[in-house]
Amino acid sequence: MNFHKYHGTGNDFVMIDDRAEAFDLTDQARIAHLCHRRFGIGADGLILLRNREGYDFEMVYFNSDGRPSSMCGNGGRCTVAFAKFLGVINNETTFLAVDGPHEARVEADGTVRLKMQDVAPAQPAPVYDELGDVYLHTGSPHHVRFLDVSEGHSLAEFDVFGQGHEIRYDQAYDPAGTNVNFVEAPVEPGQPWAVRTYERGVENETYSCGTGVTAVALAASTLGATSPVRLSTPGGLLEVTFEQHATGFSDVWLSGPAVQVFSGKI
Ligand SMILES: N[C@@H](CCC[C@H](N)C(=O)O)C(=O)O
Repeated sequence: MNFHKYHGTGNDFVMIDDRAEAFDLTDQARIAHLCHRRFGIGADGLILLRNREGYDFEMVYFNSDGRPSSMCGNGGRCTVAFAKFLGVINNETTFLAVDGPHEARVEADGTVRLKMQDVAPAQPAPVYDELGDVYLHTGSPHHVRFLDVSEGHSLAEFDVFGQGHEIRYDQAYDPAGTNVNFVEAPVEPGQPWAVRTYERGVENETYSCGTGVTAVALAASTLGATSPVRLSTPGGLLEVTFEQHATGFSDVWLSGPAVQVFSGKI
C-alpha cells in the first residue's frame, strides 16, 4: 500500500489514496499502528481520500487512536493539497467530510483555504466557566481558555497536557469529550493570537489544530478581534476569516500551508 505523509502547520497525517476502497475502515488497531510514532509511520491522524458521487472526493478521517472522529480542519486542508497532487482537482473544489460539504481553494503560493461549516455563538463552557472559558463546535468540539498573563500565566510555560487532559476528561463533557485550547492574546494589535491545543483522540498536545484555531478566532471576536484573525501555533501560522451575526458565524474560512513531507510503501 502506498502512503503519503502531509502536515498542516505541524498537525501531521498519513494520507492514503483509497479511491479503490480497499482500506478496511473498521481496523482501528491497524490505523493506530500506522499513526504510532515509534512502531509506525507516525501521525496525529490518518486520512483516506475516496470517490463520492456529487463531490470531487470524500475525506475519511481517523484520529491517531484509530477511531473515526469529527471534522479535522488541518486534515481537510491537507486532503485538498493531496487531491491536487493526485490530479483529482485543480485549484478549486467541493468535497464531502464527516460534517458535510466543504469548499476549498489552493492559492498560487500553496496556501489552502478551507470553508468551514457555520458556527453557533460561543457558549459558556460547562466546566471552569468562572474563568471565562467558552465552548464552540467548529466541526469538532472545542473548549477555549484565554490565559490571564497578568496573573503570571505564560502560554509557553503552560501545562497544556496536564490541564488539557483534565478538562478533556471532565464528566461535563461525557461521553464524547472535547478538544482543549489555551490562548494568549496579542500584546500589540496586529500580532497573532497564540494557541496550544490538547487534542482528543491523539490524547496529547499537537503542534496545531485547525478546528481549534477556528474556535479560538471566533471566541476572540467576543474580546474585540475582527476578521481576519491570525493565530500562531507551535507548528506555524494560520488565518481565520468570518462574518459575525447575532445568530453565530458564517463564511468561516481557515487558511494556511499544507505540505507533502514524504511518500512510502508499506
Ligand atoms: N487536528 C484536527 C482536529 C481533529 C479532530 C479532533 N482530534 C477530535 O477528535 O475532535 C483539526 O485540525 O481540526
